[in-house]
Amino acid sequence: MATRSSRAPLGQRSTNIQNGSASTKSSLLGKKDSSSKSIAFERKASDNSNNKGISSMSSNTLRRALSASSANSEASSNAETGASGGFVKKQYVSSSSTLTNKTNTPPDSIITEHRKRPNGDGYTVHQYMRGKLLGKGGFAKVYQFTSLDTNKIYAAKIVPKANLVKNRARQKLQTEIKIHRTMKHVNVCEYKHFFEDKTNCYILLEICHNQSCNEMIKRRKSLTEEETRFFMLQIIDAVSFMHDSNVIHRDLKLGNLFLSKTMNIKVGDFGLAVRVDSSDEKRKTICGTPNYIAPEVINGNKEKREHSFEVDIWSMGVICFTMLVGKPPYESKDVKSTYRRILNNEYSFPKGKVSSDARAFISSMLQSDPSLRPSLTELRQHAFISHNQIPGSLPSSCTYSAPSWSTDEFGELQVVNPTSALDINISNSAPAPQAKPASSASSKFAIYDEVQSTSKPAVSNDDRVINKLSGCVASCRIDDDEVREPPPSSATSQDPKPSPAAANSDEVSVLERMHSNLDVCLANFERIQNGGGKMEARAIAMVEESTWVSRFVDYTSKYGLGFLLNDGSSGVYFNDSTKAVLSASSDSFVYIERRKSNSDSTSEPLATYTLSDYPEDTLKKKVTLLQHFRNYLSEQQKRAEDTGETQPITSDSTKSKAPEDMIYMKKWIKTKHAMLFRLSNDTVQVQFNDETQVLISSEGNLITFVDKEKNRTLHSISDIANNQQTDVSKRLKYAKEILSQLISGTKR
Ligand SMILES: Nc1ncnc2c1ncn2[C@@H]1O[C@H](COP(=O)(O)OP(=O)(O)OP(=O)(O)O)[C@@H](O)[C@H]1O
Repeated sequence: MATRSSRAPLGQRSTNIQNGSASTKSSLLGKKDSSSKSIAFERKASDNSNNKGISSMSSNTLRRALSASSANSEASSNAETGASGGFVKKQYVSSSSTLTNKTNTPPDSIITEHRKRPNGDGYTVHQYMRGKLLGKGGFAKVYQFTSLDTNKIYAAKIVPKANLVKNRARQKLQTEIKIHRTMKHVNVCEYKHFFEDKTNCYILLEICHNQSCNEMIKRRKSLTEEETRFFMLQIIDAVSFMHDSNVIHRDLKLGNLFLSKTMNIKVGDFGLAVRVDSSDEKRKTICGTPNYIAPEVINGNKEKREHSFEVDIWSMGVICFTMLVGKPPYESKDVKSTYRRILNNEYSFPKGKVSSDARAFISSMLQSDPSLRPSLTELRQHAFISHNQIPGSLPSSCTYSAPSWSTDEFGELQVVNPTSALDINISNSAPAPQAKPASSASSKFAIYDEVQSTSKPAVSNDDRVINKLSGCVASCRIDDDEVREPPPSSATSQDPKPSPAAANSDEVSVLERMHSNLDVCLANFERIQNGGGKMEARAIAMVEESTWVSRFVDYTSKYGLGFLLNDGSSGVYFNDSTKAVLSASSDSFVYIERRKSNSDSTSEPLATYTLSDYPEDTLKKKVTLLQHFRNYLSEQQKRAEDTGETQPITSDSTKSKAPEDMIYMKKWIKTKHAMLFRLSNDTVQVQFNDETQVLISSEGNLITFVDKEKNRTLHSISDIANNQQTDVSKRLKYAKEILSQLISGTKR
């Protein structure tokens, strides 16, 4: 079959007009939908709609959008790209009723599918465990699903049936599935399976671990030309495949370009796609996303509104511009102005930012006359793509930081230092200490604590270590498929120096008490069956006031582990096992030296300084790092708060603490499934890769459990024992295992 991309330029096809949406006769949801009405979704006035898909908007609705009030324009300033008029949290309302985003399934619930046997003779039962929320759309919520039959992981788009009451909405879903399931291409997010139960419809999709290009641009602001070329070429491939299958996507935008684990583009969301009967067929329904919509789709004159494959080329021009510049070309304060700018083709490149090849590439796609837009073959041959280097692959660190390039022995472009989480430049940085090979073959975990004299921490990415660990947690199933795995450290462990006996015995006794409490709880449920009861108010208050690590960044490949506590203070556990913690509300910081080996003091030597007054000769580099880590983590925290991903750090918890009360990180351990932090107030926090957490009080008798939805619940150890809460107890089992290692590491 001749590829679409090798045909004549798209616009030169005949203008034979056939209206109406692709009718679907399948009986999804058990009902035949004979409605030929177009779907009319519009957005809440409070939503910024510039980047939201508009599905088959009626001309009345369009007129309303064109005359949108200034109230709308105000809402438009919440941009996906950080600029005005951009992307918003997805929520649609139907023309009459608010669509529900409730999927009616509790977190971590088991979803059961009754699958009809192929011969029609009864059902087979299949179960999935619902995991973390991957994202929300106007139509659906998307969760990680693990098949309990096969252990395979999917992204499951859950559409509540309450949102499908109207024929039009059902038809949209039917069309989406009907088209999506035929789209098998390496750069298209794969449709896997559909099923429904009483309350929801479930579409199982290939999981894309690195979110969408939308989140990447939000974090990065803009991409390099090399990365843009890499992505554009894959988009060209995906769109060529769709067009060759007579499918027009009609909603190509950053938010629908998902990124796989290996950073390849996976085009998704076929909710507005249409399959045309022939390559000449034109459509007239208005759909797309304001910032990305082609002028021929907006055109007020119905006869002129016909559009075809060229609308996708236009959107690709918008995508390319947004990747390089950081905001869409026609973005403005409200939808009406955005449409006006699109119709007048009013956009400009920021000075000195975009190369002439890239400008020419984008401008060729952003031509008002669809017939003048290039074919996909022409795009592939364009100088921007064909005369410049394209990297063979990208590391997932590109989702948050710009890569540096070098060429390999074959002259191929490759990324240097792909795992760096931070781009920290220290002017007076000392040469990195030489790492020695791991010496402790018997240790299951690497332990980062003050007993080590090593200037590089021990490391847990030794395969042997991980294998042993996997063995010890075989009974405790924890999702391993987690995006936010810290980059591997390049350091290796050294022999720990003998540590002061007195100090360690103190330390060990606290840990042992904690461990034995967990042991009693987990190993002997019956014995304490009736010993529990409600937690005293005092105990609850104690836990509520507790301190934990809100976020961290593993940069042990160079400097150390940075952390942000829930009280707003931030700190670093440096690779030489010294620590520092910076107050949330003042510029004072505490620096914690390693305990001297000849000292028998149980406490660590602390010194308090301010950022403007400290011994620069010895601490300049560390203080610079401390501030870099603080800035980086606070920015991450702020972003997460803005997107509602995390609870804000409350002003109450940021209240100033006396330096001697400031809490810092005493030790940390990285395992395959979790990070364990031991804080200076003796609590232990285990942060699992699936984003759940357990916090164990210093006595080991109070547990705070944070589930995947970030719900924080307090438990007394006996509560857990009585209820045998599997979720909490399986994590406690694992925590206990790590704790044992911490104890033996501390005893050494
Ligand atoms: N295959 C996937 N893998 C990982 N995350 C996904 C996947 N598909 C969707 N998501 C996440 O879920 C979010 C919502 O998905 P999607 O855009 O398909 O929903 P929708 O309700 O159809 O959206 P829209 O409002 O654009 O119609 C996405 O923005 C993304 O964050």
